[in-house]
Amino acid sequence: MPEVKEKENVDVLARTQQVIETALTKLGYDSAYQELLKEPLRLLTVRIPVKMDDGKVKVFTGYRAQHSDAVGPTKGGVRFHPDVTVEEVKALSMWMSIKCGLTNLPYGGGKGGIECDPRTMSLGELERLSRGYVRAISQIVGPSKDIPAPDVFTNAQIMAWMMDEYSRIREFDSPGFITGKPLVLGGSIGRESSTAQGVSIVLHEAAAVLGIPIEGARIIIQGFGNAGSYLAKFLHDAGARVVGISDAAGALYNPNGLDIEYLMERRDSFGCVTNLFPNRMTNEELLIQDCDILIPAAIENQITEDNAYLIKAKLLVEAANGPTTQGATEILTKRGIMIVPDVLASAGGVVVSYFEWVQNNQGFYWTEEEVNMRLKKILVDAFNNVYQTALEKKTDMRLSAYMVGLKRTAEAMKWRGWV
Ligand SMILES: NC(=O)C1=CN([C@@H]2O[C@H](COP(=O)(O)OP(=O)(O)OC[C@H]3O[C@@H](n4cnc5c(N)ncnc54)[C@H](O)[C@@H]3O)[C@@H](O)[C@H]2O)C=CC1
Ligand SMILES: O=C(O)CCC(=O)C(=O)O
Repeated sequence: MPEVKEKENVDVLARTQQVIETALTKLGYDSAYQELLKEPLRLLTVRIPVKMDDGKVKVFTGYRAQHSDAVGPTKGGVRFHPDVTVEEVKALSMWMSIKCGLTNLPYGGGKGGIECDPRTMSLGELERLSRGYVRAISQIVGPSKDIPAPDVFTNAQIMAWMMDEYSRIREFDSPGFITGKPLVLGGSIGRESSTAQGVSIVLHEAAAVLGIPIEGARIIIQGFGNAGSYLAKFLHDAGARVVGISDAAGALYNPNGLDIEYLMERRDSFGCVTNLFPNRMTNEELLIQDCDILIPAAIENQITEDNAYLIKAKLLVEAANGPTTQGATEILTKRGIMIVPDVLASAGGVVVSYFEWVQNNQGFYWTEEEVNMRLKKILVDAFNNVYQTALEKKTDMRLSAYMVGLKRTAEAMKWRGWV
């Protein structure tokens, strides 16, 4: 009988629960910790009626998950995407707990999402949806409860509408309710490019460990939105050769390097630019092209058991949340390809969001140098911690990142007497 290969489980929630369980077991925490951390403490599903421009009412479904508030208020972005699911939002909230633990922020993890396609909505419809979402979740969020931020297809304008709606409900100005705001409304210098800045910092650390010089390194980046486009610019400016980029419409690849400045100028507000080029390839094709460093910066489940053997890069840096499945992680690790996991690589966003919240609470604002210096210190320390733990415990970098990141939450639960 020919061996039938079982299809890999690409369910992001199930695989996150599995790694959490392994990490807690390796750390010596008993099953009560696992029981409490395998699901969010709180999950709200909301239905948001929005009057559309044609006069009809459309009802959208949204979620807010709060994984754990043992350490402090929960924190995490809000995603507007047609494929948002409740399982995805739960997993994203768990990853936020781990990111905050790795970087020693006084937060637990939260995340939100609305099933919608903002690319097909007018600005007025988007504003009404954003305000409706805040009204629907207002009971469980707030500057010392749960602090939202941007994620896929949400931006500073949407944060501004959400902050304004929350301030109206509470009847006082509440800049600390949300981060990723425009600078004039209490945003932090550096938040807009902070996710990419953070990816670049840990990428430099990982490349140094592997002996890959950044000057001339061939880089492929999947996704050309907030995270991907700024990252392309930073790496291009550092002397690397960005040979491939992509977006939801397709991918561009040129072994001699792409004109990043031109692409950044021409991309639209949803991070789409490849539609301007007739000779593009698919995202699947791009991921397996020749390069030294591969950076998924778009959506989940892009590197799976189906393409992990075909990846040519020596280093995989996950700017996106959840781009690599567990099966692919095992294959790549066996092949000697270093993975800098999402919970570490993409933590720059929440770190500068924390800086924004601190500045809002103080009413005193920092310079770009202060933001960058503090961000670099936090992420270099986190990288070294995760890398050393992986060496000591003989684990892959994902498992070691979960171990380092979850310890803080587990200890906080113990001190509070929950377990
Ligand atoms: N914005 C932030 O502060 C943070 C973002 N992230 C993660 O980074 C990733 C990208 O987020 P952003 O850049 O903020 O989003 P964005 O909305 O600015 O850009 C998303 C990019 O992904 C592309 N894309 C969407 N669907 C795609 C598909 N099916 N195939 C290929 N490309 C597709 C879009 O065309 C766009 O280029 C996400 O996984 C997000 O969770 C992580 C930490 C913080
Ligand atoms: O900036 C934040 O608070 C959260 C960013 C986020 O959603 C993420 O890191 O996935």
